[in-house]
Amino acid sequence: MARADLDKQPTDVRRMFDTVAKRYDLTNDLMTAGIQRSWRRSMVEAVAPHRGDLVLDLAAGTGCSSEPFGAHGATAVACDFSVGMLRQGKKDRPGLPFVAGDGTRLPFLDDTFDAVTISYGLRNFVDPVAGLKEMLRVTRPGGRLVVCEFSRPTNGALRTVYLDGFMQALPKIAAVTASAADAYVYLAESIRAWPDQAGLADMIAAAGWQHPEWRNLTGGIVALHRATA
Ligand SMILES: C[S@@+](CC[C@H](N)C(=O)[O-])C[C@H]1O[C@@H](n2cnc3c(N)ncnc32)[C@H](O)[C@@H]1O
Repeated sequence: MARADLDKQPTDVRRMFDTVAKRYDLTNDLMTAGIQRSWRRSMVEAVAPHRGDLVLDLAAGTGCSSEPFGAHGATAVACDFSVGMLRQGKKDRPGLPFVAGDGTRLPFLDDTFDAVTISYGLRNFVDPVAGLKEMLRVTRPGGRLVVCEFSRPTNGALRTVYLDGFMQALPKIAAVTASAADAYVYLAESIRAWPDQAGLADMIAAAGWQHPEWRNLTGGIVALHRATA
């Protein structure tokens, strides 16, 4: 298997997502056999949005992670730095407010949002702690952070099957729908290199967020981290 460039240079990350944008939503469903839908429901439950809340969904891509907030009466702003993902999102979800922006220099004033969320995005930042600090800047005091990210299965056998078996197969599965199998080699390697649940909680605290805690989904394949501004 080809090795992915894990330097995560923003221009390369942006280009990579531009190339997978068209089939991104479909590939997600295929790769997770639809389980990602229940992860998205858990994400919204973790945010517990109130009617009228303003939520920033950072690294929103096509807006698939932003869309569910509307059903709870909240407004989610979908922000991303990949023009390809934003374009696809505007086409598929014309009702969502999409904003072009880099997570390390957000185009929003201090204390703007009631909650900030990021799903499967933080792992792609060159400096995740800098991104988390920027998210804190735009969240009002007492506001919430929820990070949804791939993590470490807690059960040893599941960890082996997932990290060694599934991650090897991932680019082949993705090749069925996505044109850029390389992007999914990157995905597998970036998941392997990402900190475990406690490591991410430490990053969140290092950025200045209060009371970080997490909940595992599907045995820890995904973890939801919550914290308060
Ligand atoms: C795996 S996709 C996640 C999309 C969506 N949130 C979801 O749940 O499916 C990761 C997204 O993060 C975006 N991204 C990565 N680094 C970013 C940054 N520094 N600023 C803004 N967006 C970023 C990419 O452009 C891509 O659309």
